Amino acid sequence: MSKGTLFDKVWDLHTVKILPSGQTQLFIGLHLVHEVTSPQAFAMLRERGLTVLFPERTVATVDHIVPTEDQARPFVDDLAEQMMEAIETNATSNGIRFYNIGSGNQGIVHVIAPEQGLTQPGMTIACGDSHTSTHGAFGAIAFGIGTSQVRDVLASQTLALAKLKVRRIEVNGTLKSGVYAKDVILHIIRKLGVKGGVGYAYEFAGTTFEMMSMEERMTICNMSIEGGARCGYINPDDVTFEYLKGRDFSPKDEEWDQAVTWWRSIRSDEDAVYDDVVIFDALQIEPTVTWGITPGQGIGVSEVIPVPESLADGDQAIAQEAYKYMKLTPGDPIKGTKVDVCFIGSCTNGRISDLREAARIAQGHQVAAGVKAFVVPGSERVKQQAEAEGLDQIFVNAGFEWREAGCSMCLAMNPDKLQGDQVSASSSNRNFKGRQGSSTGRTLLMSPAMVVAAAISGKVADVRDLV
Ligand SMILES: CC(C)[C@H](C(=O)O)[C@@H](O)C(=O)O
Ligand code: SF4
Repeated sequence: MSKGTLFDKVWDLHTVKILPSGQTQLFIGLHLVHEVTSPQAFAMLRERGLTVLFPERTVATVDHIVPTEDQARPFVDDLAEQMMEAIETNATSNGIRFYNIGSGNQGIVHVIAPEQGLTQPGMTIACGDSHTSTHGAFGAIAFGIGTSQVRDVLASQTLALAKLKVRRIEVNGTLKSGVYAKDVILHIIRKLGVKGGVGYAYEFAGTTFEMMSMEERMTICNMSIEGGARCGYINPDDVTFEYLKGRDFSPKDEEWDQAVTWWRSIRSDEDAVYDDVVIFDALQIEPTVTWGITPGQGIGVSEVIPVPESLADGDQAIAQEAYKYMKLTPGDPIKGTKVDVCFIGSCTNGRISDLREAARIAQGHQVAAGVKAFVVPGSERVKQQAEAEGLDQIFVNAGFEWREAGCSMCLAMNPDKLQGDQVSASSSNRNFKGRQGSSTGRTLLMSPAMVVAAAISGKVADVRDLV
């Protein structure tokens, strides 16, 4: 085993060959497929008379276009219905495992693969979806690919890629109460910028991440791509192995022991050399809220919307664009900003621990008059688990709607959309212009706990004042 970072070790182990271009032909251990980026890829495969090389390494589900209320077929939206039909046909005719609605296993692709134990340390994982970086929480090298690359992986199980540099992002210390993994990653992106990670894989290390659960680690790695890094990862440890033990696709019996030994060996070595190292202190991190139109435009909940003079030259133009689009005034506190819609869900924060924490805070409170608040579990399994624990009742009693699993208003490719210039408090990962289904809709990103605080208050509030 070569010395170095986990990234180097996993990359080297999956290298088929170095191509004349200098790129690496990399073997992909697991290919995840969803309905939005796959139809064209399958069509290109058919045009060339090719078949799927490793159907057993390919897993498909539906998430983006899935309605979270009325799921009767055919869907009201023709385009969504066509995407459903395409993936159903493509999966069946190619012998690909497919988790359809109602299977008990359907959900957001980045939620279902970890929960079933498909995602494992030391793997290479690709999916036609930028938030594939999520799976790096397990010590996998996992990244999003474009549609023509989806075709390449279907046909050859390999990709031609340039190797990335590695930046170690260390955060040390215990997070203050009311501060969550979401705040940590929003803080990192605020400090390093949305393009800061271009050309890098992010290795998240330090005691703060070591103390996190796997679900919190997934929240961190999920948003690596929002910081410009193609992938992010955390070295696998006992927390990882504990999470994976007994899951559907996890190794069993003697194979389990062998796997753990191997997983330990791929951790970055103590003396690994990094292209860059950045260090943060957990105590400096506050509950964070975005005020602008990129995930890097975040501030602590007790701060004011930055005035132009306080910003670096390179951040001025996008800040001006953000003030205008968001209809917010520099110098005003973000706390107190009125919200219309509150959304809890997505591959960033739609897992069971997110819903437990949100329900804990919602219990005994009521959603403010005039606010629409809804909870969308990340998968059918998350939904079932939440219902078994009575979380759905807590939400409903507090005035939240309880929905079926999917991406929902994270991207609003389904019927869940903002209207006009409504403001959402959202536990998702992108606040781009028009992201949530209305070309003038405005998104404030925050942790699920902070979304509950906003729902109850009708405006941006500090969750620490509620609990
Ligand atoms: C639809 C898909 C291609 C897209 C992505 O790649 O991330 C979506 O999941 C998103 O979050 O914007
Ligand atoms: S939940 Fe949002 S970020 Fe995640 S895959 Fe779906 S649309 Fe993309």
